[in-house]
Amino acid sequence: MITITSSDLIDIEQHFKITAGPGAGKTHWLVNHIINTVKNSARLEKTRKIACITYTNIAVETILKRLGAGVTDRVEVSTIHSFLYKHVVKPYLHYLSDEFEINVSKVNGHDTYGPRYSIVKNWLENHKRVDELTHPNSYKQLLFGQKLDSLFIWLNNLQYMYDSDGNLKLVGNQEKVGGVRKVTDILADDLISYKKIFWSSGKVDHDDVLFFSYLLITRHPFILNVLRAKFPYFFLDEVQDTNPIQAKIIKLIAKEETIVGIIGDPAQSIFAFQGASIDEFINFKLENMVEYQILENRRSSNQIIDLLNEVRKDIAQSKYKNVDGELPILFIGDTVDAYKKVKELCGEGSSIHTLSRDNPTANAMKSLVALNGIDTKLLKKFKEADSNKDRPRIILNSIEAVEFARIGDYKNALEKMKVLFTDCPEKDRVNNSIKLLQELLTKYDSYNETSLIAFYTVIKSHIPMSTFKAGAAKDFYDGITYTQLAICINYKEDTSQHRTIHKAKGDEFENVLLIPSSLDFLLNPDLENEEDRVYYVGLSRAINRLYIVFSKLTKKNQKFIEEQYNIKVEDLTKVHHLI
Ligand SMILES: Nc1ncnc2c1ncn2[C@@H]1O[C@H](COP(=O)(O)OP(=O)(O)OP(=O)(O)O)[C@@H](O)[C@H]1O
Repeated sequence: MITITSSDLIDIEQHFKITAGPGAGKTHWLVNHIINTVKNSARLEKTRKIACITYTNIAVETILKRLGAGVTDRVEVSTIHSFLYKHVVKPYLHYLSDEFEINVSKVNGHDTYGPRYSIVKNWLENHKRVDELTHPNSYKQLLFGQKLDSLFIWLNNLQYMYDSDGNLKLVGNQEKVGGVRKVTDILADDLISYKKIFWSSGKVDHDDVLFFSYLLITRHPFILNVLRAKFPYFFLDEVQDTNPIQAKIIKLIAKEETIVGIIGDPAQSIFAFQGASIDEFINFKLENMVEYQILENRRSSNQIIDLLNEVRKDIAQSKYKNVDGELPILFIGDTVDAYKKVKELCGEGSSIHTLSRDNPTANAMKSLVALNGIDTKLLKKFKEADSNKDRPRIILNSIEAVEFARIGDYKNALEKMKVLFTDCPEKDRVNNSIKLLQELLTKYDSYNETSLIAFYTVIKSHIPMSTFKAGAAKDFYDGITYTQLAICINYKEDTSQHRTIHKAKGDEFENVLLIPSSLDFLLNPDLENEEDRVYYVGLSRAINRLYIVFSKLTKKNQKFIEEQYNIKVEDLTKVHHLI
């Protein structure tokens, strides 16, 4: 392992892997390396390009901005899904169309496609082992109430995985089987037929992009040659969150001609729920690959780096800037009180970012709603209470569209609305979506604090929905407000001041207030554990000042934290909590 700094240049004609902690300058280094490659490569010629793959659309924009105008036309910066869709799936999908019943002419990009009643019904009715689905799990019984909910959850968590022979298979997640546990063996026998229902109408999921790409390049190796001819360099940032299919594809590309470079930090791997695996990065090897590490932290104050080094044991980052700042503070008490206190400490006009563990808390911070009354499980309860086959989906998509639009993300807002008008021709889909979104935004004040029925009524004048009979669904809609439910949604791209830690990955902020849902990451830190890594990522986003808030702490734990860490504990309640 060779130690470098983020200003060092390396040989551009050798595969590389760079491992470095937060704020080490990985992204900064990558941008410089691209510029250096454009300047000095003898293999780029006039039309060939560098592929630069990163994890989110926001990261793509950051890299493009930092590259500057002179270089961007020599580089293609994108997410792995967009890259593979554009260069593998779109041009070659017809090779798979017969086998997988894909309506290629209707495929237009990739999106998230969850189970829908009509699709699941169609799949079960035609399932090759439908005769084995017997009472109390007949296919009709599976299409009702709790069983239908469980089936939806299971189908929402399907994954492509390699079997022991190295073949890619679509499998269900054993931890998500719930009420359909008894029949998943039968159902799992024909999951591809479930997918084919989507593919036959041109609907390709994000995971399908990886699956189809892998099949296409392994069955038709000339596609790999085309990729290598177009991209003699292939660099990937944030590789600690890569999944096994991506890693295989990258290794195949690297076999000839193309120089591959990967960059990452195992301690910042926080997307296991999307199929990422930390081992893919740690074990990633290529022939003649040179391994580098960067041991500095160029982002944070000395006091913040001390805390990061106390939590993480495998490396000790050095303090590049060597700037002294305030000691990090752990506030005990109410989150909104802590936020007000942080504003006071940072001074008028300073920007403060709050980073929360879950969506409801991050969203509540957006409107500074007192957090005590928030039910983080409300979304789940909503889906359980309303078992109507279309209504909950229409309501949730519309809430997401409204809330995305309210933070300025009109692109994703419109996408959410368009899904509700799939039966119209494309032109009407857009017009109808804009019309409904506009009305919902104009009437926001009329429904946001009243029962969910008011919101439902506005949508119903645009989209037909079942009316309510007395029962659990009606009680639920009467009993909660739009805002209570809206607080639980997951923003697609959140660049606001109040985000989840996951949405802050790769970013940095002057002042951070971290809102964890447990203090275990300080009481018993173990970065082998993803939950602790999430908080490590949160802590490491801060440049100048770092604060944490948690509702309660025993005297014993307070003493432990004060002894163990470079941190001050301040009780906002003034009354000590003795638990
Ligand atoms: N060589 C350098 N010269 C000037 N500034 C640098 C250099 N390297 C890094 N920086 C600055 O240090 C900060 C951290 O760098 P960067 O965001 O690239 O780190 P990173 O390793 O990608 O972080 P993380 O993994 O935590 O997202 C940024 O503000 C960046 O501009």
